Amino acid sequence: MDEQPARRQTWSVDVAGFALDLPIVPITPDFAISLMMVIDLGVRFGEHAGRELARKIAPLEPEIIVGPATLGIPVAIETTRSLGLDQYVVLQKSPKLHLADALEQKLTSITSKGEQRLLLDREAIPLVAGRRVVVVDDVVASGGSLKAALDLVRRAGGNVVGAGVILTEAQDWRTMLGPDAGLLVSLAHIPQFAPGPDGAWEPIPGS
Ligand SMILES: Nc1ncnc2[nH]cnc12
Repeated sequence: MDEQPARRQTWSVDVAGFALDLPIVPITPDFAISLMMVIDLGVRFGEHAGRELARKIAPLEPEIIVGPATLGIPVAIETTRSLGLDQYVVLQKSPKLHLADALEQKLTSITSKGEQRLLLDREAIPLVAGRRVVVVDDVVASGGSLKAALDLVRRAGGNVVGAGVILTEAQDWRTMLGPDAGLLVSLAHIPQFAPGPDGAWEPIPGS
């Protein structure tokens, strides 16, 4: 019984004035991320993040906010509320009964296994078609989810004027988004992690 349990490591990040200590969670033995579960951080954080994102995107004069399920939903709600808008559009991941005929976009994600897709309810198309759209999400890492969301909104005739996330994570999203990376605003950045010489997680340089 002389083995110590591995000490739980955290990463501190200042999200536009709101301090978070995120748990560092291994994905493989050599790779970890600091996990931000926005739905576990309380309504004050959600409200803060929505207000700060709204402040950054307001100059783009968005007419509608779009958020991919699952964790983009609270971000879309709070950003919409803070902008003084009412309606927002959710891009679903699983085919709800009423979405049998939805517009569909395939994607791959690092935090969820297998091939996924985003779905836009055809009933929601008039909310984005010909309108100034900002897509929001909790975190952009690979960029797969955000890219699929941007593509889907454009296929529905939306004019994507911006994208906003609470956190950018590492740099892979830059390649995935290409020129659309220039549309992105964020409140803070987190690196990714690899084991250091003593076995503790250390930020991967340049990430
Ligand atoms: N660090 C992170 N926290 C929450 N969701 C994520 N998706 C990708 N990276 C993430």
